[in-house]
Amino acid sequence: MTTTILTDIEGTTGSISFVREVLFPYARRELPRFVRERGHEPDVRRWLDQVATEHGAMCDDAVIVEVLQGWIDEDRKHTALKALQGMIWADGYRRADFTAHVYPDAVAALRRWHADGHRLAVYSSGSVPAQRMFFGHSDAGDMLPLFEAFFDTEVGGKREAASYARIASELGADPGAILFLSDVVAELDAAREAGMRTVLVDRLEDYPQPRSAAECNGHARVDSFDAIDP
Ligand SMILES: CSCCC(=O)C(=O)COP(=O)(O)O
Ligand SMILES: [Mg+2]
Repeated sequence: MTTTILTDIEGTTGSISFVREVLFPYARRELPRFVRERGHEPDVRRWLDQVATEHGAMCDDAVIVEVLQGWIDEDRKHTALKALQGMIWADGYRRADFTAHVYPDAVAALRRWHADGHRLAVYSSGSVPAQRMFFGHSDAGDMLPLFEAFFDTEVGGKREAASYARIASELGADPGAILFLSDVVAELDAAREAGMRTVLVDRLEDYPQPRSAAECNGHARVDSFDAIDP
């Protein structure tokens, strides 16, 4: 039977430490230059203006940069921040400043599932362009051809069941034929509420204390993609 496998990125296919220790500091450092050089471009300005409005005041770019750097430090999953981070990381990937970390077991399983005819899609708080750069410039090379669709928080928050119902509808799949993989139980709860199958990916590198049965809240738990049977 063909399954659609919908996967999260950070903490599931790739390590949290790569995101927090490489990507976030890179975006924080490059943000002032990026806003200075590209802040006039409509696709950039749109997000900067949204941040200014939400900050509650007419503010200049220096303040917007400070607000965004604060959000990076707090790991805010804000759509405007994620869109801007994605544009900054794109420069880093193109200049080969880094490649994206993907766990070897995830690389092997995604390739195997694709070869077996399963459909693969991504749902992450990272913007769709950031997701495409991530898998297009991974440690294992270009993984983009494996995936047929990418979703970010423009479809809705990852802890809301309605987002998963929307994704199922856009994929033209019954929710029961979709398997969602994530490291965050609240995301799995929302996907299950929408009718999807779920697996908690509990990476020991990211979560040294394995989640207890109570913490798993009824979701199947694995510590590697090797243990997932789609
Ligand atoms: C591929 S984007 C980099 C990761 C990121 O910014 C992020 O917020 C990832 O969150 P996820 O939903 O994949 O856990
Ligand atoms: Mg995650």
